[in-house]
Amino acid sequence: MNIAIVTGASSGLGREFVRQIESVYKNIDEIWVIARRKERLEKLKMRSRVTIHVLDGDLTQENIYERLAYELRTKGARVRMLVNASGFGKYGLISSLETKDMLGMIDVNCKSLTKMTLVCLPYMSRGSRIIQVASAAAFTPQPKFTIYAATKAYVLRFSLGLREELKKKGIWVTTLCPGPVKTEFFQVAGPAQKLTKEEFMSEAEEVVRRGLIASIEKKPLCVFGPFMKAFYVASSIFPDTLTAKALQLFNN
Ligand SMILES: NC(=O)C1=CN([C@@H]2O[C@H](COP(=O)(O)OP(=O)(O)OC[C@H]3O[C@@H](n4cnc5c(N)ncnc54)[C@H](OP(=O)(O)O)[C@@H]3O)[C@@H](O)[C@H]2O)C=CC1
Ligand SMILES: CC(=O)[C@H](N)C(=O)O
Repeated sequence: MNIAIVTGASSGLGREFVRQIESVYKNIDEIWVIARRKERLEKLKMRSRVTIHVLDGDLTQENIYERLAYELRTKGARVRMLVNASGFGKYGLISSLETKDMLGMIDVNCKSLTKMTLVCLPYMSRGSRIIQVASAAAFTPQPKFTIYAATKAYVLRFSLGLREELKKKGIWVTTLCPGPVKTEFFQVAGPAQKLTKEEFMSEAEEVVRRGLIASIEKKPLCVFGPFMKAFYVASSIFPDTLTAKALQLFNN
């Protein structure tokens, strides 16, 4: 059985990936969708042509991985695509954020993404794809978004390294780095920085479409939009010390 696995499927980019994967990958038998909000995941069944298999659970808890590993083993699943789209961010100074939220960002954005990848890898083979949803926030340190940006830098570095390790097996890793996208992310993140103004916002549909094309084309990186591409180039020219200072000024 050929499957795709999408985390963060109850909302935003993850949900959009579920919608688009079934039209791009005709040989997928089932899409396994993961998030905490079960009722939202169940709703995906109504609008999908492919069988949706719901695995509701908290990615910071061990039991979701145990259940996933068990089902992968017993159902003879071949993971043709893994999309790690779960994640969250919280805006604010480190002194003003709650410790549980700060550590939670590391747990979900870094540890869970890594663990999902490790659990799925034994079931992937030549031609399988991984899309890791990082962010343009990965490119530089970002005061008032400090931990979130650091978690995304981890995702970017981890995924680019993993890509090189997996190339010889014919498994292709693409890292998606969008700027601000219209999703529920900003309801969770709290009052936005100046940088995430409405005019910079992209549509999830287009971001996901580009991400899937980049993955099909075996691209290492998909930086979405001209503004974010310019930001990426700038961040590779200027030292982190300087961009961090510039963003601190910009956000005050
Ligand atoms: N929106 C944006 O501007 C951008 C977002 N990104 C990244 O894209 C990814 C998706 O974000 P987006 O779709 O925008 O945001 P949403 O808030 O719309 O979606 C976040 C998803 O992550 C899931 N999730 C969060 N915490 C957990 C957890 N502990 N266990 C299981 N699932 C969890 C949520 O499901 P549930 O609550 O049901 O568990 C939800 O499905 C994130 O990694 C984000 O950092 C990157 C760049 C820009
Ligand atoms: C939420 C994001 O990751 C986005 N790239 C941003 O910096 O606003």
